[in-house]
Amino acid sequence: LMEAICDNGPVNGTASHAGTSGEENRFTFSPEPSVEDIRRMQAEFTDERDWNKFHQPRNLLLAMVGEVGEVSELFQWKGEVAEGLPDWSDSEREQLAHELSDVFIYLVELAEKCRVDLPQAVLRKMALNRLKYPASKVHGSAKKYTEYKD
Ligand SMILES: Nc1ccn([C@H]2C[C@H](O)[C@@H](COP(=O)(O)OP(=O)(O)OP(=O)(O)O)O2)c(=O)n1
Repeated sequence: LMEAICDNGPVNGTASHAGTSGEENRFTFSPEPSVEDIRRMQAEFTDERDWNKFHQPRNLLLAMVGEVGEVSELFQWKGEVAEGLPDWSDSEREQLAHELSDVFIYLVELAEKCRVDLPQAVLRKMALNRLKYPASKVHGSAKKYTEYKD
């Protein structure tokens, strides 16, 4: 069904990949929609269908994990995949965009239904991550924080 609809707006990222040869690709997301925009749009989608009765936290978690599985399917048996997915077709890239979006949509709704203000929670968690992994201490090493002896 999702493949049949395929009414894609402008695809950001295409432009940032165009015309670069060898040099590092700069890639950024579009500034919109915000996470709050996405929360509201999904809430409207759910309300319009009277689907809130199905969208309890545990169901949303299972739905999200199911979509993570669909992302995994796209990478399955491909071996190592380089940044930018240079060997992937446009159709594969679009499928990936769909599945990552499904994961994100369910994540945002799960956070909403658990009353977690996700953008602010991310800021708090990143602050904790910086404290746990000071750049000066861990530069170039991927050891878990428990492996560092002060
Ligand atoms: N009860 C539901 C069913 C769907 N969706 C929305 C959120 C997801 O973005 C998308 C998921 O739709 P499908 O369950 O049809 O999954 P796919 O789009 O991945 O289809 P398929 O499983 O056929 O690949 O639709 C939702 O909010 N609540």
